[in-house]
Amino acid sequence: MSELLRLDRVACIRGDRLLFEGLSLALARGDALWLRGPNGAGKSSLIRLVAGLLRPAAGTVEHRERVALIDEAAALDAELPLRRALDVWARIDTVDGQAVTRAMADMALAPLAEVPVAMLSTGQRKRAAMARVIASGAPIWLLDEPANGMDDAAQARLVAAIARHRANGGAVLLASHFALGIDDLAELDMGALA
Ligand SMILES: Nc1ncnc2c1ncn2[C@@H]1O[C@H](COP(=O)(O)OP(=O)(O)OP(=O)(O)O)[C@@H](O)[C@H]1O
Repeated sequence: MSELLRLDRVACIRGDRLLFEGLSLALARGDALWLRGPNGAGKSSLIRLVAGLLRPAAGTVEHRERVALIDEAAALDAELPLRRALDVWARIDTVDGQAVTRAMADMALAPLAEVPVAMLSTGQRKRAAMARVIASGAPIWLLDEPANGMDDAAQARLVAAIARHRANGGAVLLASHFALGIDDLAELDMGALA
């Protein structure tokens, strides 16, 4: 079965505002879907619905495999050196240290291993959050503005990580104002649903 994620006639209400309804989509292994649209269109809300952090007002969200999320919330313990902060998540995700080492290499973070998370720059912190997603081994990546604050080199590493993940049978749901140069990217214009 290649399908990893299915949304069926999902509605989302935030506060007293209906953001969208009747939204159906499916992601299979290797797929990437770009959620685009203006500020407030509901891109982050849709990502949070899939992550299980919001409940749909109607419809169903089903995934067969684990999800890993990057959003504006700080995922890593600010007090810990980066490597140890990522190791904490590796234990939660039940992956070994090799996965963390590889993910740190993917995001060029090895030189920052001993730096406390609180001292990382904005872009470095995004790279660290992305390394957490990569190391998690989760087949479904939920990426909410993952490139915010990243320089060109970090964005290229992000795009390469996404390509590898898809080639390995993963799927990606991306909320972003930019397509980031990702190949073979399906689009959903959330602005058109409002
Ligand atoms: N906790 C909340 N309570 C009530 N309304 C909320 C809450 N969080 C977000 N909203 C509203 O939901 C709407 C959609 O927000 P969301 O963050 O999903 O949009 P977005 O498309 O990701 O926007 P952006 O491009 O600015 O990131 C906005 O009108 C926002 O004000």
